[in-house]
Amino acid sequence: MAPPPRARSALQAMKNLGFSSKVAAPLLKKLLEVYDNNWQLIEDNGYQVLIDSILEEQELKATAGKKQDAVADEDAEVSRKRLRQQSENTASSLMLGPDSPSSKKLRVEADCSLGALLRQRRAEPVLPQVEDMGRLVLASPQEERDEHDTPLISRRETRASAHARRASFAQENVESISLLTYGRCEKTIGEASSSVIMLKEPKIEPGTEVLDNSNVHSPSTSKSKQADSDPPEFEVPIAMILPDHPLAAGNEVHQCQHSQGETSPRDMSSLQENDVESLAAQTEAKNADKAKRNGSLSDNASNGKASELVTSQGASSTTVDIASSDTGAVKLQFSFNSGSPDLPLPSIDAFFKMVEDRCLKSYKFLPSDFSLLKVMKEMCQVASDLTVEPSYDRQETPTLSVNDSVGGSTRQTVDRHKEDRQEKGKENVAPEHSNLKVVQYPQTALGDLRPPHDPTDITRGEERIPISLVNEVSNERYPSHFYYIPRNLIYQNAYVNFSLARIGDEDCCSDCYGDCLAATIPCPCARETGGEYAYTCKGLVKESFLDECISMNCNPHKHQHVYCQDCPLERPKSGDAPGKCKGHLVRKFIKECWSKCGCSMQCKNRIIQRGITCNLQVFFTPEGKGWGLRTLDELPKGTFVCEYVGEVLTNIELYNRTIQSTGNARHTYPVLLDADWGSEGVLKDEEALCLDATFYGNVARFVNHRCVDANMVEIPVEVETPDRHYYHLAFFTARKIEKNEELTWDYGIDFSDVSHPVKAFKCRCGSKFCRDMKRSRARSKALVLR
Ligand SMILES: C[S@@+](CC[C@H](N)C(=O)[O-])C[C@H]1O[C@@H](n2cnc3c(N)ncnc32)[C@H](O)[C@@H]1O
Repeated sequence: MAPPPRARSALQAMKNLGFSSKVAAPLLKKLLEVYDNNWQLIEDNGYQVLIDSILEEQELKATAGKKQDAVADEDAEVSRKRLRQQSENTASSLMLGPDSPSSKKLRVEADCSLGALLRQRRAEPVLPQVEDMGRLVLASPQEERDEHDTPLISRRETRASAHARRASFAQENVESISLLTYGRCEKTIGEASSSVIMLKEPKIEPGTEVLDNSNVHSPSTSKSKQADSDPPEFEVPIAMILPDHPLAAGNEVHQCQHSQGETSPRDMSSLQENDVESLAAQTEAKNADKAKRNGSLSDNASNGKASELVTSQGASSTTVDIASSDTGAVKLQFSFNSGSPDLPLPSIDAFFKMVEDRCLKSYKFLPSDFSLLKVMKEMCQVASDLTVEPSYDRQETPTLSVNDSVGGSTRQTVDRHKEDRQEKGKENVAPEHSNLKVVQYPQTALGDLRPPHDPTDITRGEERIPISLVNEVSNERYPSHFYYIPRNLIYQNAYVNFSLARIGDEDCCSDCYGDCLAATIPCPCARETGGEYAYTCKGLVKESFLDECISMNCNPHKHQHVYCQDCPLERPKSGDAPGKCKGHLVRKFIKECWSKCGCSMQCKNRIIQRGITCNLQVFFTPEGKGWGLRTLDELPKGTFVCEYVGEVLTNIELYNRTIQSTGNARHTYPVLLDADWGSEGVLKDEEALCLDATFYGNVARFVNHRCVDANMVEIPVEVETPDRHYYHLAFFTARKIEKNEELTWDYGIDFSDVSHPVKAFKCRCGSKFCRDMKRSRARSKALVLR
């Protein structure tokens, strides 16, 4: 039996690349099974996923040591060459001419897709830094696990979409690429089994991920404009919008007039029913031709469905199905009114890429496999699922309209077919021409569907151990406006720079092996702490070290301070002349071994970088302090509990954020990273940093304040960079802590400082040393009167 037309086309395309049908057909069949007959996934990017499968199979055969005859090898090589050529051509044809300055970049990207990028870079002397950085960070254990757990084929799906993004990203000029912070060249055929994260300039600490790369400063920014950057693939969860983000208010989504039918009133005026049929055939043929040439929307997105095409007064309008729910009951359509029948439709790849790039810029957080198409499919599915919920009072057909610059006007429609509504007995549809409103669902129902935090693990699996959340005191179920992150993230302008090259021999122990604490002579990493490690071989902070840190908190005036000539804290106070520096306590640092060190991850001089290991719980305090953190185990003195994780903000960003805040929220107290401000001369604004855990943070943001005799003490820890304007802040137990005891920390608040931008709370710490004088006085007065 002859294969169906799409299969024929696929096999033909493979043949053109030098792969016989005998080779391609079984893999195509397998892919169809895996992708549930979704042809579009297979056809995407010139059958990239199929090509990958073929190449991979060939590689597997080769590595399994099976004899391959020389002719076959030659064929495969020819195929690969052709494939590279094809990838280049495809990408080039999207936007660039063959002589475009970015074409070099495109070649690199295409090679990357074949697993040759790393080899090429290793052989490329021009970019030693990129090469070094490319080896700098291996995939996180989580990532490796995922990579191995995921079946090969479905991994390829991610890879294919990454390829697509890469290819299309490469269309952008090199400058925009150079702004990337890091991208990942995914594991490719014939490469070592671990994924490699390619760090790009500016260099960012592995403990640090970037929210917004557009403003990261690097001394070598211009250097990074070399045409050799990967597109950004962020390792962090799906888009999260800060409460004040402009997009959060839906600024870019223009709701339009619509009816319960398929077109808006505006469209209706331009669509002349009579014109349609007479012109449709001609224009359709023309557009189909164009689409074929361009790989355009109607071609790519057809997904087996016919496009509807209408023309009016010389303008062409094409309606294309983009995505649909599983049953096809809900679908998203784009309608292109190009204004002229000659205007080509945009390519779907270019369209998705552009929107994905915009999302990346706007939302900061995107997962590496973010795909607009997936989001759209999800939208359809959600709309479909919600429709069958009997309790929802659906008032109208939801229609979203988006104005975008991709060729004429773009209308995006979530269309409930009328038949479906009738079928399901849903007649409560909005009156015609009513304005679109987001369908209102009962708060509780939505809350039930999507709780913002999982009470069994508030970390959402981001930590090595789950951390539960309980409230036995009030009705507050979850902390609001809070997203768990296990590592610091740069909000926007902070300058955090790390690279292997900046770590000299005196700052690492490349000759060490195993556990540094087991060696007879301390390694260079102990230099910071006077030639002795700060940790004991049991992984606790040494008592003498700890006591000095506690003393600094209790009696800061007895310890050394530095005074800035030009204090970054005073700079944002506009209006007045910058005030005098109030002084910064010079703190003691711990320095941990790191990636440039030869020791293993089990080295006892690596404590905080291993993450939380104590059993902790977020709970609602009965004393009116809101949520708090407690330990579920007894903890000896000097135990590492957790790091203070949050957004890395410049002091100016923090100042602006604080000024804008409404003052209603329970503030988390941002911490200034000023423990060694004296050592780096005058700090630039982007180097004067702090950590704010209000919106993004880890469990440390639930630690409440206790004056003076808090049971935890914070200690600055240097891990990846010798720079002293960025470091980690780790909490260690200041004494033995009992099971179920609340964990506290002295925020160092001066309760009498009314000029501080963050208004102090009324302290309920219960310490006999409480510094909140007004309350202390009131309390003693009450005691006297009794
Ligand atoms: C870092 S957060 C701690 C988590 C916070 N309790 C919550 O529910 O999100 C700091 C905020 O907790 C509250 N808080 C912390 N320590 C307190 C104390 N000793 N007395 C009263 N409120 C306190 C204050 O509202 C403060 O702004």
